[in-house]
Amino acid sequence: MILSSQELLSRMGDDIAIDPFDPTRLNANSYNLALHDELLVYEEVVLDAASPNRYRRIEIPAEGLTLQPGVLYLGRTVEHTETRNLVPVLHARSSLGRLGLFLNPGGSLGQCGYCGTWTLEMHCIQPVRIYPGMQVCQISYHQLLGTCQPCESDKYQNSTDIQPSLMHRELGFDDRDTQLELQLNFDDAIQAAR
Ligand SMILES: O=c1ccn([C@H]2C[C@H](O)[C@@H](COP(=O)(O)OP(=O)(O)OP(=O)(O)O)O2)c(=O)[nH]1
Repeated sequence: MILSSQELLSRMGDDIAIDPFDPTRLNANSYNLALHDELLVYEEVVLDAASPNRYRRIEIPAEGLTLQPGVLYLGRTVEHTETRNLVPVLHARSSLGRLGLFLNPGGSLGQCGYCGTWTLEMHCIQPVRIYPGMQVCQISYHQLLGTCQPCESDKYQNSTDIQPSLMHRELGFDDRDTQLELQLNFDDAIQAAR
């Protein structure tokens, strides 16, 4: 069963936290979440599931950014959510699909107890312009049969930034000392270090 917006509202501050929250973004049985103004793009010819992949960070300016087909973009929600005793599920808004822009195709099942911002996976069919703060997806809440057990793996728990894949940890790669993000302003970084 999916919570109605009325039920969602009544559980705010208890089983559900959405921050920031704007009641005008409530739908009949979901709440619209917005796109933060940064994206990550991998900088690899071949992505390797067994090791961390390099990436660079790009900003979505207020005047918009044109996404290109054939590129995987990772973004994140503006909102930080916390969910207890319910299963949060994220779905793209159909208005995006109608522009040939696909976000978390098939929807994303969250774990009961997930706290954090949500990493969003996006790709497009033809060039499409996007804007920071766009309401791109909706979160809905499913009732759970039985009790919620803490998840054994919590790779993505408490995310506050866009989180690239950590699949390599399952495959035995220890990335604790690996620095992968490419500095866009390399000169600025050198100046700051002086
Ligand atoms: O597109 C998504 C899907 C999920 N999540 C969050 C919510 C979810 O609770 C958590 C973990 O997701 P999932 O269980 O699908 O990831 P996993 O690869 O199985 O990792 P883990 O083994 O840590 O569960 O990440 C996102 O931010 N974006």
